Amino acid sequence: MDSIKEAQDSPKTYEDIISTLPKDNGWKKPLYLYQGFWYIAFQLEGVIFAQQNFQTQPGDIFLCSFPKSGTTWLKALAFAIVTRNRFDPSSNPLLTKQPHDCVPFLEMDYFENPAISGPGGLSLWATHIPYASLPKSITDSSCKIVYICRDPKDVFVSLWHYLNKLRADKFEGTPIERAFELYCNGSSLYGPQWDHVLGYWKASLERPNQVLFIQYEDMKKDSIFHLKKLAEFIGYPLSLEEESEGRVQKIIELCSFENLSNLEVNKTGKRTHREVEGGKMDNNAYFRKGEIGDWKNLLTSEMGEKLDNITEKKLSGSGLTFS
Ligand SMILES: Nc1ncnc2c1ncn2[C@@H]1O[C@H](COP(=O)(O)OS(=O)(=O)O)[C@@H](OP(=O)(O)O)[C@H]1O
Repeated sequence: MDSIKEAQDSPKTYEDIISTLPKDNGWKKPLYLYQGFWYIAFQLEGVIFAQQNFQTQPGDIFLCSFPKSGTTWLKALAFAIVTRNRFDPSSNPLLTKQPHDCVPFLEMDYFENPAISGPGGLSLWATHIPYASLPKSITDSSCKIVYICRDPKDVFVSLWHYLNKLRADKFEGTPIERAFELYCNGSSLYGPQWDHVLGYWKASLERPNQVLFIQYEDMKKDSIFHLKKLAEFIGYPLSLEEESEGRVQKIIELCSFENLSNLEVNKTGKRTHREVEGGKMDNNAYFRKGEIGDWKNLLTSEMGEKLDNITEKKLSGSGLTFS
């Protein structure tokens, strides 16, 4: 690894820690099992760095998700809600910056630059870190946490397309059947997805004032209701006056897949913060279709059934379902 940083509170380097972990070589890049979840080495360095260094500030808001579950959308929505009185509609940074460049990732952007914050020094953070592995300063605080989850079938398909868009030497070559098998076994970035989802689901039941649990499908089907709920939960409720002025719809439109994916910055731009192995990510990699049920265009019905069965078994008794 190029940049092995000495962990601040520990004499061990990340390389020392990672070398002791169970490893899965099923994907082109090895994954490491840390605290029950699988990571690529560079992401894991960021997770450990955040665990050891991140200090929550009062008012911080954390947007959490399993990858490919609606992170980009949630970032845009929360950013638009929080900044609605700072920028007029024509100057909102979402029009010229990718949502990932408006809300930094804890285990990636903060790791690269601990002084980072979003435009205007906002208190918005995003992370894919599972609930049980979040830095203690977050779970010990009363800061708001919002989690978005999505049907595993669509998540797997979204992930598959995304990985195929990344640089060829990284993931290309893992046949879909093999990738599917690995995913079902829980061996995927930040996987198993079911454990990830359940960690936040249980936290939302135990600490409903701190953790809001949203389903991508619900946000799609009833954006107005869920946007208002989100705004209220994170402490930026829309007033009746704002509602009558159509502000809710304006935020939904600004953050819609159609609008964001057609902005020049998201069609042709590249990520400003995050560099993956020497290459800047294309912004359009985060906008593909944004639909419910697109899994049917890639998976067979048997594969769909298999994922549904796993989901049913894993979530059984939790009260959580994907409808
Ligand atoms: N605004 C908006 N509305 C609805 N859906 C959206 C939006 N922006 C991105 N997307 C879709 O979300 C999928 C990407 O997931 P993430 O944003 O979680 O990816 S990442 O974890 O941040 O890499 C990916 O889903 P698929 O289209 O099914 O691949 C994106 O297209």
